[in-house]
Amino acid sequence: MTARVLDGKQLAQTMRVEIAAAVAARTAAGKRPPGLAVVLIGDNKASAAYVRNKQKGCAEVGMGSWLHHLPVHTSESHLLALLDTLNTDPAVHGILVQLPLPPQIREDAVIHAVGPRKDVDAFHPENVGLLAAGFPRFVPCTPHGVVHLLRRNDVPLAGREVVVVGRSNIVGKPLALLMMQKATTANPAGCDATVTVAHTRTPDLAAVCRRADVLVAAVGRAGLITPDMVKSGAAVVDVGTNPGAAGKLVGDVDPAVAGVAGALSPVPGGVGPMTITMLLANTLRAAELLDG
Ligand SMILES: Nc1nc(=O)c2c([nH]1)NC[C@@H]1CN(c3ccc(C(=O)N[C@@H](CCC(=O)O)C(=O)O)cc3)C=[N+]21
Repeated sequence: MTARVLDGKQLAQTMRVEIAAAVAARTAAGKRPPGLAVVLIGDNKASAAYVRNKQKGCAEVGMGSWLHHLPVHTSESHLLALLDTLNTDPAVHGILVQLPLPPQIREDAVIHAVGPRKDVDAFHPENVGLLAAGFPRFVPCTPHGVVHLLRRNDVPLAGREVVVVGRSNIVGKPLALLMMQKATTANPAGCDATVTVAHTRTPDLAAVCRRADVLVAAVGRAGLITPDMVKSGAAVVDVGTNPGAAGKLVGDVDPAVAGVAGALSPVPGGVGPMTITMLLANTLRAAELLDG
């Protein structure tokens, strides 16, 4: 068997066309174009590349975007002052502070300082709480991208065994919530799946993974998921973004898994482009919530 490719690049493009149409309709009605402010601190090469992709995405769908690129030694108070300004700027609907941050800046302080109505990452505790309770204001970008990628490729989720490997606040934990939640009008990203969350302290990870109809790897360890860990015909979603040889991006899934899986979302070209499209969707939603 060789797995069907879950093509995130193509689906991201299709969904950007839908978002662009909604943006155009707003502008035609005399509303402000949705605008995203991105804050990047320091010169991490991977971060700079992701930020460029985000700005390119905004331009593609007719949204405004501003990049605030601050030096690596920026103080926490300086960053918090900038966030205050962005929180009150009516042209800015979404704010994203690119992670990771340099050591003199506390991640927690920054997450609390982004106004929850402009928090398009959905990292603020108010938005985390709304998601956990089943009525999200913003659905976090990467988990939402995974759900759309599976849904729009007709991978069944309701009642199925989903194993999420990884328990981060950015991917594993919110994805497990969406997967276990009931699909409702307030929460259309709910999947009604049967969910197991595995992590570094899970004994016999391979045995847990082999139960999965849908296996999601979000750990950050290149090649962690090998063919022996995958049930024949399962759908496998690779969320890993590890630095590979020659500046190439590599996932958490060994490419040989394609010989066992029924469907596989690759790195690059899978979840990454979907993440950015969901960020654009959240920026549009922020504009709708703030401006009507
Ligand atoms: N506040 C914040 N929000 C984030 O959403 C956030 C963050 N910080 N810090 C870093 C991670 C990582 N992340 C990616 C987004 C897009 C791709 C992406 O577009 N990848 C492409 C190509 C990348 C390439 O080849 O260089 C792909 O997989 O095909 C990857 C990774 C967002 N993150």
